[in-house]
Amino acid sequence: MTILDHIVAYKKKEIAAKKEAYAMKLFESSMLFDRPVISLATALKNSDTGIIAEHKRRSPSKSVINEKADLPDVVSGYQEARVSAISVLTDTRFFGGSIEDLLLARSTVTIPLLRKEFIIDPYQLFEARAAGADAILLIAAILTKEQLSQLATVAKSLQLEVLLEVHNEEELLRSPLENIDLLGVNNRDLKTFEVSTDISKELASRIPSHLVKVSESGLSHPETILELREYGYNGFLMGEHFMRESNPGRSASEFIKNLRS
Ligand SMILES: O=P(O)(O)OC[C@@H](O)[C@@H](O)c1c[nH]c2ccccc12
Repeated sequence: MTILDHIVAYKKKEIAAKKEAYAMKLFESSMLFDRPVISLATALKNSDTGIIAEHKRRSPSKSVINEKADLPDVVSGYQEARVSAISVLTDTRFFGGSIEDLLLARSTVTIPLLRKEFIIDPYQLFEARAAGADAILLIAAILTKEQLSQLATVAKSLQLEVLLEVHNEEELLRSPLENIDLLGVNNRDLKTFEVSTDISKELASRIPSHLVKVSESGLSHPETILELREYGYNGFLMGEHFMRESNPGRSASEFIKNLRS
């Protein structure tokens, strides 16, 4: 079993328990359903940096990254650094996040928020909207074609933008792209944890031009961002490089200064 198989098997159990425990409570009490969604795609297209900074406490590949930083400090620091958007990892077991993290981020910042989660059930989309997300991630590696279409349709009906993540050409070619707004290429192979930005470069010309291109993971040098822009990327998802510092907001601010100079 790969780590992805483990995550998905656990996720199925977790969702079943949550549906019973507090689905209705969360949905009925959420005023965030009425909140207008802020477009992640537009934010990236209009930005001169395109950085999506991630809140990430730990990961299966690196174990602890930062378990001390306070979420409101991190996300307000990111916003002050003028990142384009923030990604909040909500998976608990493998990444140390929660849906409450997303709610707290929503009450702290005004820029677009991406719910970073292993989404396999429409329930998680309602949960994302109720907790104030603007966009959600769908990971091709864990979804069938049918699931992808269904989840993207439900997401759009909730006004959520959809970032579809692929890691190779096969995933890109087999994915139905209706209702997809952004296409993310994960530089990290979620099965082996190997990281290389070559895959972003290789797939760039295969991504239909109406989709906003996002390069994800393993990014830590401004030069790499400048290079990937040449390949048409507008978004750059960065977690660890910022989160491994005691002050992730300051790290993002320095990175953005270097990127602009
Ligand atoms: O910390 P990094 O290497 O900068 O990566 C951030 C982000 O791309 C990564 O967390 C990620 C990309 N796709 C995912 C899917 C699930 C969980 C996590 C991820």
